[in-house]
Parts: sequence; structure tokens; C-alpha cells
Amino acid sequence: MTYRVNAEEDDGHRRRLWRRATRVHALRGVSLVARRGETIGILGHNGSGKSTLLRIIAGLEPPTSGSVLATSTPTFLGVNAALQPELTGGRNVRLGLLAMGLTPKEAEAAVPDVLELAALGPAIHRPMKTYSSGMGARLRFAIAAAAQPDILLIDEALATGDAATKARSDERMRKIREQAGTIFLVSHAAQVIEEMCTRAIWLHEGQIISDGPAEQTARAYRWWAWCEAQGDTDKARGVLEGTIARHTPARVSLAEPRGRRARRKATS
Ligand SMILES: Nc1ncnc2c1ncn2[C@@H]1O[C@H](COP(=O)(O)OP(=O)(O)OP(=O)(O)O)[C@@H](O)[C@H]1O
Repeated sequence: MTYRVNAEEDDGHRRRLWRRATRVHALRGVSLVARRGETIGILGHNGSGKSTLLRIIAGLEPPTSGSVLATSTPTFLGVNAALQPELTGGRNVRLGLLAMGLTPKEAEAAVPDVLELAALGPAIHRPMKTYSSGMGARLRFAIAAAAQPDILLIDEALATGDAATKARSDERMRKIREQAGTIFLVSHAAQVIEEMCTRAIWLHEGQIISDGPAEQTARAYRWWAWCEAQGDTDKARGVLEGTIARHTPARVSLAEPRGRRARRKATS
């Protein structure tokens, strides 16, 4: 996935500045197969391409090359765009549910569950712009959790909230996981990925450098992130190089569905 952007450049002495069209390679050569029953965590540092990958899977952005094939429409648990800061939490619940594709009847039926999970008390009657970031995150997560799609995409929804919220949302996540066929979960928190996922993918500078059991991938990522945070760049580089050396890129080849091939043979 390549973005075309206008970037500013100088001549090295900062005397002159000009804008030049340039390319950002957000993802490179990413191939993967996700199976029913998998909860796939996506890890990577800032700008590594996690959100871009999710947006492409969701169909919100067309990839520069390649394609996404899915058995049903992947649904993004992200309702930020639909919510209105001027409206109360309660009104935003209805708005968010409709924005996620529920019918007015389904939305009305889902409201009590959402309010219970958000647990905002009387604050639910206040405009959303008066909420703390944790309260806003709780409301967004509760709205998002009301959807029960077969392929579910979650971007950082679990990273916020106090301990009580986390316990409630973990419980809700478990239920969502039981109902959904496949889940993709983006998070910076390797521990969340380790606890919630069956498989994890580590993206580094737009490339998959590790794809395997969640515990194994998340631990390697956590070790690398810790070395980076300590400023131990040699050790961090060692972890990165070791991870890349151990990784065997997936060779994805898509066979034509049997029925169609058989039909084509029969008619040719
Ligand atoms: N609309 C866009 N136009 C231009 N560049 C973009 C756009 N969206 C993302 N990028 C670039 O693509 C790269 C990957 O971005 P992306 O948001 O996917 O990373 P991320 O891993 O989700 O980051 P973070 O953890 O900080 O949210 C970054 O270099 C980013 O600047």
C-alpha cells in the first residue's frame, strides 16, 4: 500500500523550503490467510502499518496492489466518525448503533446492553464533549461491542479504561469472540494481544516480520519494545534481526472454488 503525499524539503541549510510529491510505503508484500476461529493480534510500533492493514481489510481503502477476499463483509469496530460531541451519550448510543448498520428496531433493542456495558451513570445524559477520554472510550467500545459480525476488526478499543471497565470489556470481548468467526485486533499492548489472541502478526515498517502463536510473537515484540525504550539499540536490533531471520513469509495461493472450476470445465 503506497500513499502519495506532498512533503516539504529543504536544501540542507534550511534556507529554502519546497513541496514535493513523495510516496509513503505503508505496507509492503503483506500476504496472510485468516481462518475461522482465529483471533489475530496485530502488533507494531507507531507508523508500522497496523491501521492501514485493518482499513484495507475493512474495504475502507483500496490497496495499491493485491486484493482482499473474505467470506463476508469485515466490520470495523470504530464508530468515532459517527458520534457527535454536542449530543448526549444516550443520543450518541442510538446514532452509533445506526452508523454500525443496525436497523432502528435492532438499535433500540441493543440500547440497554450498551448502557449497561458503558456504565456511565447519570453522565449518559450529558453531552459527550464533557466526557473524559476514558469515558468516551468506554462509550465507543460499548456501542461497538453491540455489533456481532462474522469478521470483526478492532483498532485499539481495549487499550483504555480503568480496571473495572477492563474487566467488563474483557468479559464482553470473550462473548464477542465466541460469536464472531474471525477477529483482528490492533493494539500496542503486547500483553492484551497475548491474553486475547490465538495468533499474532508483528508489522515492522510495513512488512510482516513475525506471524505465529500470540504468546511467542507478543513476547518477542515486548522484548524488542523494552530494549528500544531502554535506549539499548544494539539489543533491540538483535531481537529484530533474530525475529526476521526466523520468519518464513506465508505463500498464499488462492485456488478457484471447486464448483466454479468444475462448471467451467463442463461448459468449455
Ligand atoms: N492517509 C494517509 N496519507 C499518507 N500517509 C499515510 C496515510 N495513512 C497512513 N499513512 C502513513 O502510513 C504509515 C502507516 O500508518 P498507519 O496509521 O497504518 O500506522 P500504525 O501502525 O497504525 O501507527 P500507530 O500505531 O501510530 O497508530 C505511516 O508512515 C503513516 O504516516
